[in-house]
Amino acid sequence: MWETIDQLSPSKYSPYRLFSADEWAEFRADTPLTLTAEEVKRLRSLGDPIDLDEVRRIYLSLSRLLSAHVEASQLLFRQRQQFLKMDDAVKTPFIIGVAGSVAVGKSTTARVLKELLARWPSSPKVDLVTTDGFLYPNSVLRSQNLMERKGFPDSYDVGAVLRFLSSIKAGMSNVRAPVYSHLTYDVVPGEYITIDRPDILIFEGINVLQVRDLPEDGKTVPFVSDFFDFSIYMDAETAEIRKWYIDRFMRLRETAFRDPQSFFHRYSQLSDDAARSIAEGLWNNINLKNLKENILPTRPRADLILRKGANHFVEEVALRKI
Ligand SMILES: Nc1ncnc2c1ncn2[C@@H]1O[C@H](COP(=O)(O)OP(=O)(O)O)[C@@H](O)[C@H]1O
Ligand SMILES: CC(C)(COP(=O)(O)O)[C@@H](O)C(=O)NCCC(=O)O
Repeated sequence: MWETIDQLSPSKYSPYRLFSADEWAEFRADTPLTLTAEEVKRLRSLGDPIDLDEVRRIYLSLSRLLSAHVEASQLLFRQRQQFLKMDDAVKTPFIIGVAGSVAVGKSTTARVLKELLARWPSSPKVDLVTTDGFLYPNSVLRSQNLMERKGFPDSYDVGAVLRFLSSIKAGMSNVRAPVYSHLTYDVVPGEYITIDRPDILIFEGINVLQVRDLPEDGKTVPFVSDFFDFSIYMDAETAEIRKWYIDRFMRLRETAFRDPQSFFHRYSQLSDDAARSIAEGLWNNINLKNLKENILPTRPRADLILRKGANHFVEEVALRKI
C-alpha cells in the first residue's frame, strides 16, 4: 500500500504510527462539526468529491490534533516569556506545511483545514498561502529554458520563499506574498496577498518539504521546512493521481479553458483524444517526473501523511511518533 518506503512498514521501529481512516475518525472525540455541506462544496477543488462525511471522518480529528499543537506552542511561548522575563516578545504564527503531488488535492485539504482551524478559540485568524506565487514568471522561465520544468525546485525563487517565511516567523506585520494565476499560467505582476500576523499560516505547495544541497562555501542555508511547526504530506497511488490530473484537465476544457484569456484556451477546441494526449504529455514529462524526482522523496519528512484511495477519500493516516 505504501509502495517502497520502508519507514512506513508497521514495525515498532517505524517512525510512524499507522491508522485506518475509521480508527483515525475516533480521535475527533466530541469536536463539533462547524462546516455545512454547502461550505464544503464551496471549498473543494474541481473533481474533488470531498463531502461532510469525509470532513467528519478525517479532518475533525486532524483539526483537533493541530489545535492541540497550536495551544502547546502558545503555552511554551508564554513560559519562555516568563523565563526570559520579557513581556514585549511578539507571538509568531504557527506554520503548517502541506506538500504532495500536483493534482493530489492539497488545495482542498488546505482550505478545509483553514476553515476548521479558524473555529478553534486558540486560532481565530488562519491564513493560507500557496507556493505557486513564488514561481519565477514565465518570461524568466522561458529565458532560462525552464517552462518544461514548472514546479521543479529550480523554477521557484527559493530566496523569496525563505525571506517571506522568516519575516512571518519574526512576527512582522503586513508581509506580502506574490500571487499566481492558473488562468494565465503565470505569476500576476504587481499582485500580492498580505499576511498580517495570523495565529496560523498554512503554506501549501508541491515542494515545501524539499531539502536543498548545502553550499560548498560552508554558508548556512535554511530549508523551507525549518519554518514549519507541523507538516502534512498528501499521498496517493501514482496511477490514481495521474487519473485525477487527466480527468481534471478534461473537465477544465469545459470550464476554465473556455475563457479566451486562459493559457490553455487552445486546448478547449481540440478533440477529446487530442486533449487527452496533451494532458498525458504534461503529466508524464513534467508532473510525474517531478513527483518521482523531487516530491515523493520528501514524504518521509512529513509529520503526518494522509493516504488517499481511489475517489480521493483518505484510507490511511500515518502520524510521526513524537
Ligand atoms: N489549468 C488550470 N486552470 C484552472 N485551475 C487549475 C488549473 N490547474 C490546477 N487548477 C486548480 O488549482 C488548484 C491547485 O492545483 P494543484 O497545484 O494541482 O494542486 P492540488 O490538486 O494538490 O490542490 C486546484 O484547485 C486546481 O483545481
Ligand atoms: C503551478 C504548479 C507548479 C503547482 O504549484 P504549487 O502551488 O504547488 O507551488 C502546477 O499546478 C503546474 O502548473 N505544473 C506545471 C505542469 C502543468 O501544467 O500541469
